[in-house]
Amino acid sequence: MTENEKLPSPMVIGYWMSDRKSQKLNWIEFGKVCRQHGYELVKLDLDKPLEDQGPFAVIVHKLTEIIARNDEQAIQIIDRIEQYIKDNPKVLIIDPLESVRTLLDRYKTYNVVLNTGLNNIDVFTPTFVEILSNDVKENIIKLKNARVTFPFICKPFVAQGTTYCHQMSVIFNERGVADCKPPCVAQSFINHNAILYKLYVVGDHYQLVERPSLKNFYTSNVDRDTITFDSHSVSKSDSSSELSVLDPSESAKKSSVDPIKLHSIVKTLGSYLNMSLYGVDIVVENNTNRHAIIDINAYPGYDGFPDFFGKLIDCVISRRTQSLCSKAYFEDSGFDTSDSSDEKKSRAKLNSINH
Ligand SMILES: Nc1ncnc2c1ncn2[C@@H]1O[C@H](COP(=O)(O)OP(=O)(O)OP(=O)(O)O)[C@@H](O)[C@H]1O
Ligand SMILES: O=P(O)(O)O[C@H]1[C@H](OP(=O)(O)O)[C@@H](OP(=O)(O)O)[C@@H](O)[C@@H](O)[C@@H]1OP(=O)(O)O
Ligand SMILES: [Mg+2]
Ligand SMILES: [Mg+2]
Repeated sequence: MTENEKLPSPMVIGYWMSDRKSQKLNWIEFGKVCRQHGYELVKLDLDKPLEDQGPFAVIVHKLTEIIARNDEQAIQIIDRIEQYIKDNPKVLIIDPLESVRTLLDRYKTYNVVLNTGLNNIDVFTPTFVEILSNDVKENIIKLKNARVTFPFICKPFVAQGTTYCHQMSVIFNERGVADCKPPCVAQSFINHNAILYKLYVVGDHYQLVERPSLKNFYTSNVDRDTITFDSHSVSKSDSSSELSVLDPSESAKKSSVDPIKLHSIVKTLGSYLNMSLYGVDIVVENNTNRHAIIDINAYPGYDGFPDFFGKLIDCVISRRTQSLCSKAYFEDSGFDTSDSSDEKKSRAKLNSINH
């Protein structure tokens, strides 16, 4: 090669996640994988204009804790990113902030599942209602009207990115309704023999991992006091909470997960949410075998996901190709491509749910 013949400069993937998250994922390794595929990985400085740091071909992020913070500085950071994406429509963002915002709101998330039509294949979201008031009588009526049954589980409205968002309670009776901490979502409890399935998604790739979960509770437990717990002490791979121990009289019969249902969940939610990096928590209801979606997380831990970085770069490349092709197609047809068709469709779907 002569001096004048330069190698093309690598395309840049900008990323942001907390240092804690990068360390957990050993993110430095992803830089090497990117290089092998002709990309350079650069951490975004959120306090400076992105224009001075790019140009970026792709932005990959876990901004949940910044979005959830919602203070003046956080709002400024998010505004800056959104403006950059608007001004540079060819930049691919994994995942769109609007979609992440939907998942940060448990009430909206459950409504998304409700609207997907997944219930046609026996995949459902347990009955739920939002609790916004401290008035216990009013809340009891609200729960009844929404057909939320005892026992139910109470979860903070904000789903990710705060210190309190994993603090929950199981409520057994009307007396316990006073323990709801609004704003929260009350959701009927589904008995599932203490097994949780985490479905981790990276674009078109997915992996199911098994985790401990809450034990069965029965209507005969009606006199029990409210149980409060932190979800991270129950359902991590190394959790061994006493709340996961089945009663001696119960058989720990293993449920079976239906691979066809998993495939439909990934296809359907990916398109509804317009997201590539998310995790779906599923429990299989005892006796009926119906699959309940109880939680969806933006950019989860991926603990137990084989070759995560290989699948991630694969996802970046295929999403980029799709996005460039659809933009080129619409540009040729004279359409305004400042908003890709997929984004438009998904935004319309989410808007119809959110309003
Ligand atoms: N409707 C339900 N029926 C039965 N058990 C449930 C239900 N919802 C949640 N659980 C149990 O409570 C745990 C925490 O619930 P959830 O997954 O919604 O919390 P989270 O804090 O959002 O979790 P993550 O750490 O995955 O984000 C689950 O892992 C499961 O054991
Ligand atoms: O480390 P992170 O901050 O990404 O924590 C995420 C956590 O991953 P971890 O397992 O690595 O702790 C996820 O667990 P899994 O569902 O994958 O089990 C889930 O709890 C997310 O809700 C958390 O997101 P956050 O609430 O913090 O935004
Ligand atoms: Mg969960
Ligand atoms: Mg969650």
